[in-house]
Amino acid sequence: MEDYDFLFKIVLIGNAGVGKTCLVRRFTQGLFPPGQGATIGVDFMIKTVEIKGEKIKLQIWDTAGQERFRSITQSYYRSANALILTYDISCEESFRCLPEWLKEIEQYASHQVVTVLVGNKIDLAQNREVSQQRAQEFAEAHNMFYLETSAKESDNVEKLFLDLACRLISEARQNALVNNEASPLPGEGTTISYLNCCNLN
Ligand SMILES: Nc1nc2c(ncn2[C@@H]2O[C@H](COP(=O)(O)OP(=O)(O)OP(=O)(O)O)[C@@H](O)[C@H]2O)c(=O)[nH]1
Repeated sequence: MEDYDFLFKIVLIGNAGVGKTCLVRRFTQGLFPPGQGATIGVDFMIKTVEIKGEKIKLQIWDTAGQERFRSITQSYYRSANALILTYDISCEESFRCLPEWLKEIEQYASHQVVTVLVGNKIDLAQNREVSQQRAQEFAEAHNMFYLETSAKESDNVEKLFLDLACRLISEARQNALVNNEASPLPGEGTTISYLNCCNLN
């Protein structure tokens, strides 16, 4: 018997230094690591969360942003349920590279993947180079959810992962319905209001 109701694989991608590892460590360990070095290849963490009485196991894959690891990291896209495409709001260059990342997603990820665009480091508001409006428009144009975070100050980090988990539960239920209308679903019979827990726009 499994010890969870849902298992989802979430992969973080984006330029080197935008804060992917810090977001993962803030969420999984509740800390902001001092002097965080660059990720080599891919790192992996697990966190189980409980949402409305159901256990959701999140497998979180933190990929290296450096170009030289691209062929390794690409192989992790295919089985991802969700991608967190991260840029740094204080670094225009990390935002300008987003179209390249979208090409990678199109090429290597499943068509059903849920993608969230995350602008990290909002604690550096005085150095902001990418406006919220510009990022929001970019996200909408490419069918992504959008959120700004600070791994350092812990702003919106829980929300990012928990809203994503809610969204994935909702998608999983819908897919199960489409694939087999007659089969029982996990939690069937209980009414779950996703609107209450899913606030990603
Ligand atoms: N001010 C601020 N700094 C941050 C934040 N998140 C990460 N950093 C810093 O940004 C730098 C890079 O963070 P990482 O988490 O290693 O970035 P990464 O995207 O995982 O980088 P790669 O592993 O090279 O792809 C580190 O010096 C962090 O301390 C944040 O929310 N605010």
